[in-house]
Amino acid sequence: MRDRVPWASSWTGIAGGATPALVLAGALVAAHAVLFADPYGLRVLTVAGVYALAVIGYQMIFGKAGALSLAQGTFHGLGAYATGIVGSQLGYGFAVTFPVSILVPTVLALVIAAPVLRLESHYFALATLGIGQVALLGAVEWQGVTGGSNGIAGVAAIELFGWRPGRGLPLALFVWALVAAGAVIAWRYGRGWRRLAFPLMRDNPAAARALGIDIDRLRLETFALSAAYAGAAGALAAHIQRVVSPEVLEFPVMVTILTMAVIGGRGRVGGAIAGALLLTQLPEWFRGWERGYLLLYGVVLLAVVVAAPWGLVGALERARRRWLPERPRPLPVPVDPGPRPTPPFRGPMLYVAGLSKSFGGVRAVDGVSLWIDRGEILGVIGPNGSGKTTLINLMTSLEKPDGGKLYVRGVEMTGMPTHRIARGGVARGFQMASLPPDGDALDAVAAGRAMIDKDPSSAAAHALHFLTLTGAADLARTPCSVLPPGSRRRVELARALARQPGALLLDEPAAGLTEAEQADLAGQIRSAAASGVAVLIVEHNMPFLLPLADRIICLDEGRIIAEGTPDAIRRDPAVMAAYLGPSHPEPAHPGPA
Ligand SMILES: Nc1ncnc2c1ncn2[C@@H]1O[C@H](COP(=O)(O)OP(=O)(O)OP(=O)(O)O)[C@@H](O)[C@H]1O
Repeated sequence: MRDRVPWASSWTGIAGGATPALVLAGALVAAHAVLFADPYGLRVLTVAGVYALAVIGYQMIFGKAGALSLAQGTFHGLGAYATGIVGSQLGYGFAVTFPVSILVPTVLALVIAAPVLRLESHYFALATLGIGQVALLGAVEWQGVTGGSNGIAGVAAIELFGWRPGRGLPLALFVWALVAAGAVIAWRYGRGWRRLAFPLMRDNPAAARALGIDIDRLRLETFALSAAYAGAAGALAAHIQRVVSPEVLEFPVMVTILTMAVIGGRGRVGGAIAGALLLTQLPEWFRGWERGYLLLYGVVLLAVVVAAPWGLVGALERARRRWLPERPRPLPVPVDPGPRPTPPFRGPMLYVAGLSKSFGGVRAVDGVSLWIDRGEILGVIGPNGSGKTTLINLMTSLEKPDGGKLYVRGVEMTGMPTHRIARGGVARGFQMASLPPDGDALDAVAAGRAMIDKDPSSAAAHALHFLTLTGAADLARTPCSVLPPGSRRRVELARALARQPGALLLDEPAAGLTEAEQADLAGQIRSAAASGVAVLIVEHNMPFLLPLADRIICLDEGRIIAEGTPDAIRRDPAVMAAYLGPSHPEPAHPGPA
């Protein structure tokens, strides 16, 4: 039977698998609001809705993209100020203030994205924190526009085309209707190819890039989208409170948003709603405890973090899986995608000329030139630190070369971003097979098709074809986290082949495999080469490599010191002196027939 929602292993619903529980919770909250809540309770519920919107946005950049942004509070504050200025000072209503408040932080996010999104995680956090400080200073100092420390008063109530949701239930319902719309948009955004791209991007950005995923662009759009949500929440907050003061730009707003995201369940839309509801209700429940209030509040938060490190929705999901185990998802019918059309070219599949790279005083790769033809298997050997991995990194642009040229299928791709080189036809494996932490083997291979088949069900059907081709179809529904090393390699190879590359670069693929697994892997690599793929294998395992390679080059101190057939290489005096030693191990599996 065809799997109709093949991408949906951990995102089976808005809440990530806890949809029924959340719908029930939502119904209870709505029933409580309609039947029992007093005006104050409705106000708290309205505030919870405003926060929920900001936190749903935050789940995208923090939860899904995995970037610890500390700018969400600032974006929320900017949205509030935009409404204050456009609404109170220029006299426009909600129909104008709302889109403007969304636009202002979104544009700011796009402007600051280029410098900050490239930073390492802790520097990124600091940079986004700095943006908040600048915004706060601006709000206080730019008195003519922002009202300085006094802020802006007299913001009008929400009014949309003559309709004004009155205080109490109508306003609460209006805000929560926007939350529901925001939740659906965020849920849709996190599905499809992004569902597989996000975990890879969080876990191993290099592997994601090597699959052709443009993670810079994905981060950028996610950052901008999260800012848009914060701006929308800021607009609502300003219209509801009727004033805007510099407090909306202060750090506690950011801390509240972050806490709600973590307590509710990181990366989950339902978690944003649960966190916002809980954290706005908690102070109300404990208000009667006078001095003990803050202590109790802290103890409850701590208890939630300790008892449910995956957040409330994560804990719900786990409990549901424990008590109501899911039936295994049906597999799609495997479909051979057929050959990918490529423009005709002459010459080798992959060609590098004079590639060089230094790290400080270390010349890791020093003027290396090589080519690989269609169907050829080129081995690269050399002592530790001789530049083999750096060479592959240069050929996939994970490192930028100091000099030299790279041609793929006859097209010069020197210095192009990794995802472009991947899309140009180069696939690679890593020393540690890098599979997404969540999801099963089929998801992992489908991620390899994510940039080729925009339709998720075709990607899954094609992915199963390549898993079958590498003899790993029985692993399709096995979670990647429990795959043993040999199976991980197989799945990684299936994912690389699923990209239907012209060239396949493998970095120590036999490491950690048993002899039987090595022989099996050698067979898979031979079949790939037989289908026309140009293969480059970096390997220390000579019994694995010598019978497999058509040609071998040996590197030492970043330079090619020998090149030839496996037989010639194992007898080469320079190779023996630098690397192999006087004797060499016997092959572990038979050579090509
Ligand atoms: N990012 C980096 N920063 C600084 N030095 C680096 C970096 N990457 C590699 N090097 C240095 O470049 C040289 C070549 O390293 P590389 O990892 O390419 O060697 P290798 O032949 O793949 O080694 P091994 O067989 O141990 O994997 C080494 O001296 C290494 O320390």
